[in-house]
Amino acid sequence: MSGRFITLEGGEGVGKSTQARALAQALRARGHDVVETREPGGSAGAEAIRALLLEGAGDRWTPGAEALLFAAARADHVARTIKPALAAGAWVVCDRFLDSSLAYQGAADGIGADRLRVLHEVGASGLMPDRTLLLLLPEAEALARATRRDGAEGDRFGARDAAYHAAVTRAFRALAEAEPARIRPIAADGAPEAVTARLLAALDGL
Ligand SMILES: Nc1ncnc2c1ncn2[C@@H]1O[C@H](COP(=O)(O)OP(=O)(O)OP(=O)(O)O)[C@@H](O)[C@H]1O
Ligand SMILES: Cc1cn([C@H]2C[C@H](O)[C@@H](COP(=O)(O)O)O2)c(=O)[nH]c1=O
Repeated sequence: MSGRFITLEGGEGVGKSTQARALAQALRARGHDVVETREPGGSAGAEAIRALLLEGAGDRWTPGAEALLFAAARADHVARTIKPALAAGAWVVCDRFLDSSLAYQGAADGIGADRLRVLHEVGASGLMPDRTLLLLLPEAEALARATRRDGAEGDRFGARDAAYHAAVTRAFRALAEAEPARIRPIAADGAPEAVTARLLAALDGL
């Protein structure tokens, strides 16, 4: 039996976590066994690495060390959570995955997509989602949502400047243009229920 692997992607504050919960609920209501997970994290080892990545001073890690930590967390997450769930026939709904590494580390930090894909092959046998839902929201609205949620308490990535986050969003859009069959851009404005309906519609064919 083989399940389906769905990822949600996008910049900070666009509503990925909110929609991952709602999508999982909607899929369960349709009778699917659903595993909800996230990156960085999703397994004990990867959650420990998450704390290393998100907490502490902005310059705690070099860009190269960060790329390796994300890849190491993903390797553990894929082996211990995602692959067993897919093998058992579950639908896996994951808040961020490789495309986040390609956008943040690969593009905005300048590590390069090719080198990250090599790390992903080594760590996770190159596992890719069946469908990726890219949530898009004007920067100002995403920032307003994230600020309402976090106040002044952003993590090491949220605290980076507007130019950094704009580079991340451009990279996500370029990824979607390069892989239109897998990555579906979704307008993330409006009521949460309306966004969930758009996400469900974008799972056509699965
Ligand atoms: N459709 C929506 N309309 C208004 N507010 C929303 C909507 N969806 C989510 N929010 C709120 O916006 C904030 C950010 O949402 P959420 O945490 O789901 O975003 P995220 O993309 O996971 O963010 P991050 O990547 O920074 O963790 C939360 O306070 C959430 O309740
Ligand atoms: C998987 C992944 C994540 N990031 C960054 C993006 C976010 O700023 C944080 C995760 O925080 P969230 O509240 O859970 O969205 O980590 C990254 O830079 N590279 C990655 O591969």
